[in-house]
Amino acid sequence: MNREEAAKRIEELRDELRQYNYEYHVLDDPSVPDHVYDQKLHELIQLEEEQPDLLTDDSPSQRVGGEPLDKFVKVDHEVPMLSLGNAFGEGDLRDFDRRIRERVSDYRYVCELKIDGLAVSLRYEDGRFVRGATRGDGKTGEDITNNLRTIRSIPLKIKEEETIEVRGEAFMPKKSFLALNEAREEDGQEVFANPRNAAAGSLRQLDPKIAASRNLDIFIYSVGQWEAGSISSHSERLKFLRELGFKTNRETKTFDSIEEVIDYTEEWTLKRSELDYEIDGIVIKVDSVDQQEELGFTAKSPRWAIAYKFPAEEAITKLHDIELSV
Ligand SMILES: CC(C)(CNC(=O)c1ccc(Oc2ccccc2)cc1)c1ccc2c(N)nc(N)nc2n1
Repeated sequence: MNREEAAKRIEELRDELRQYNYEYHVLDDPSVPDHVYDQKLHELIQLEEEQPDLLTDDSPSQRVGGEPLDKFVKVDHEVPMLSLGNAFGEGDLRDFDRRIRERVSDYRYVCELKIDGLAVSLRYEDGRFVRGATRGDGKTGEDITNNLRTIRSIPLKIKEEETIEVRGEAFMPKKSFLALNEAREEDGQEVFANPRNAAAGSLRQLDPKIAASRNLDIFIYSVGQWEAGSISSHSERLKFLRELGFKTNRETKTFDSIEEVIDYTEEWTLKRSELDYEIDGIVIKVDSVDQQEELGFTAKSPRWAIAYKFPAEEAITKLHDIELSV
């Protein structure tokens, strides 16, 4: 095959493998079996070895790149990564709703599972993943780009040439956490206390090969900086992020009343053990972006969002008993 044909075949394979990644990781609906994916990836790697000057860092073959760092570089978040106020029960949720009702009318809520992981920010320029960082203190985080590139559900190139910054929660699935701790126990190493610590420990590794071995995943939940941004509701933004190629959480729902929100928090207090990943609550947000702007922020958190935190485990087993006894 001559250089021209090789270049064409390389582009074809990259597009095909990106689509397979999207189907597998975002839609959870692969159109080809794993061995077809592996065979095409192998063909791409071979062609890129034959034509090294055609190698680009957004190629699906470039997941585990870069030499181990000797430290992490600091990164400033142009749009701060804010924190959430907490609600610990139904009363707090009704108080939150009353504060909203005092300021806006005719509003809807979006409810998202609160993933128990590590908040990260991903920056894309002209559609290509260029930088990833930890939340840090909300204003300054650490550059962990090479480690985030190893997360297969993070697209290295999105479907539009957008310059956009998105935020999400990186996490370690429960099964991977159990397998990792088993292996560490066998090696006489210290085990991780919970999947959140395991994910944080993995993303703080200076060698991306270690992060690549930890089977991390991510759910994207908001937009930071976005020049072209004009979509008027949070739920619409989430839909747009999924169409761009980002993995969002399928349990997200919109509700018209705090009653339905309370039902949703009760449903997931009991159901969360069925999930493949740990959650520590539910995030509730006013859906309309205009109403979010009307409501504004306190010193460190939006007034239009709150985190409902699940009660500690033993309280839930009592809830289970009540549930079963009625
Ligand atoms: C709502 C927000 C706090 C994100 N939003 C922001 O961080 C944010 C930041 C600047 C904003 O606007 C400003 C722009 C410039 C200056 C100040 C504010 C608006 C929102 C948040 C925090 C944690 C979340 C979590 N763990 N899970 C889910 N599912 N959602 C979450 N959402």
